[in-house]
Amino acid sequence: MERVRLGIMGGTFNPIHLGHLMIAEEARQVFDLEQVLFIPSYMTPNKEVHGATAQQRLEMTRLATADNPYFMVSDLEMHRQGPSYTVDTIHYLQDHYGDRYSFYFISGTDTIQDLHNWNQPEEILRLCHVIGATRPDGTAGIDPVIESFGDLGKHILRLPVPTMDISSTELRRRLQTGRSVRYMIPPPVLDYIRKNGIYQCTVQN
Ligand SMILES: Nc1ncnc2c1ncn2[C@@H]1O[C@H](COP(=O)(O)OP(=O)(O)OP(=O)(O)O)[C@@H](O)[C@H]1O
Ligand SMILES: O=C(O)c1ccc[n+]([C@@H]2O[C@H](COP(=O)([O-])O)[C@@H](O)[C@H]2O)c1
Repeated sequence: MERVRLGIMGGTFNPIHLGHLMIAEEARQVFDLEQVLFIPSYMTPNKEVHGATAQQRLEMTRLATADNPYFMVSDLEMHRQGPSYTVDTIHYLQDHYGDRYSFYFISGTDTIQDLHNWNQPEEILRLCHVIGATRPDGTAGIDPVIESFGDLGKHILRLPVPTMDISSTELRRRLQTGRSVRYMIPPPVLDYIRKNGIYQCTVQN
């Protein structure tokens, strides 16, 4: 029996931007994924998160994905609370969806470069595929990481995408200093940021 392929787009999404949406859509089509489940982290391991609350990051993710019938949003990491370890999320999804499904965790190549520092990376690679979409930040060369995992390395998949030099860090800076973020953040997300005064936003439109 062929398994249904489900994409998992994990992220801090502080805020969500077109880079995230673009790699999720590319992964969906290239790997023939039935749907992509966006899962905003409650507490991202190894990262300090400032600016928006977890609930606001979840809401922005909902607004950004609402117009794509292949995208869904899950609040499972919000409910679990504590550090959002991916291995726990994949275990939960396996229990929840059963073995009719196979999972594809979508990420950028910077994330792949850091995989050895994650909680139980080998277990993650046993449970799912991890997709590394090219990021124009010098992290594209993931072959050494793939090799370092031995046989499990075959579960890391390369995804060449049109590189987009956008990051949430740069967007937070722009929002605070009034530089335009148009064409980088979906309009409903920018509206939400302005209405709720997130990131000390001074952008007018
Ligand atoms: N422009 C981009 N191109 C490709 N992948 C991206 C891009 N932006 C983010 N990603 C990937 O999306 C996932 C979630 O990213 P995250 O929410 O941390 O955004 P970020 O822009 O990297 O945030 P920050 O700048 O705050 O670190 C990560 O795996 C990251 O590598
Ligand atoms: O499980 C881990 O140890 C782990 C370490 C770092 C990041 N992650 C997950 O990877 C995703 C992208 O993280 P980030 O830092 O790029 O936002 C997000 O879902 C995080 O919860 C997971």
